[in-house]
Amino acid sequence: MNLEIILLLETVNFAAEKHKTQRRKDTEATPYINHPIGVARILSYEGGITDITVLQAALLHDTVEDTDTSFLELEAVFGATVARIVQEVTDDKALSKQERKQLQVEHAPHCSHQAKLVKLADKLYNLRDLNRCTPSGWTPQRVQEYFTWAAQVVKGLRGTNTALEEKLYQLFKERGIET
Ligand SMILES: Nc1nc2c(ncn2[C@@H]2O[C@H](COP(=O)(O)OP(=O)(O)O)[C@@H](OP(=O)(O)OP(=O)(O)O)[C@H]2O)c(=O)[nH]1
Ligand SMILES: [Mn+2]
Repeated sequence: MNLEIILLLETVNFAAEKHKTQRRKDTEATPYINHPIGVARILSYEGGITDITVLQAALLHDTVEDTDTSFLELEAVFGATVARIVQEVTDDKALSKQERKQLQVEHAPHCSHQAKLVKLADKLYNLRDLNRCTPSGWTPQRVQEYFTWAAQVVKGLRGTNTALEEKLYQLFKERGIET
């Protein structure tokens, strides 16, 4: 069998184990793992991405931020490139939420091409999810603020993947956000 298929299944299994107790914030409490799988699928099916390290990083992108996983563990199991991409898309939870959001806007243009791809797909998934259903406790204003902030981040990712960017800009347009 193709070694890349085996590697991808190892990766999705690792992510599923790590996120196994977590749920999304939607009213149906969707299993959290739906999100990293969906981000990897956006890259593959909609973005045309075949770079296995990018697809692996997408599957693992929230493991360090949201579970007990460390970068050293990712490096030992999946190698330095995958661990580095995940590191680039991981927020420092020691900082305030406001600082984290600001740093995403500032850092986006300086990320590697691979990390920019994961960031585009992460934002596209989350914005579609917000259109699908409002997370528990979120006001319409908070939803709109997330779109406005995401547009700032996505602006810094310009020139990374035409298909994904076009879909993102369409969502911003529908919200009346100038880009
Ligand atoms: N739209 C949506 N988002 C949900 C849901 N459940 C969990 N999330 C996660 O919440 C994050 C966005 O919510 P915020 O309030 O902005 O961020 P916070 O997690 O730092 O509090 C995203 O994290 P992230 O993937 O790390 O991305 P980022 O926005 O922090 O870059 C997203 O994956 C849901 O049902 N709908
Ligand atoms: Mn995410």
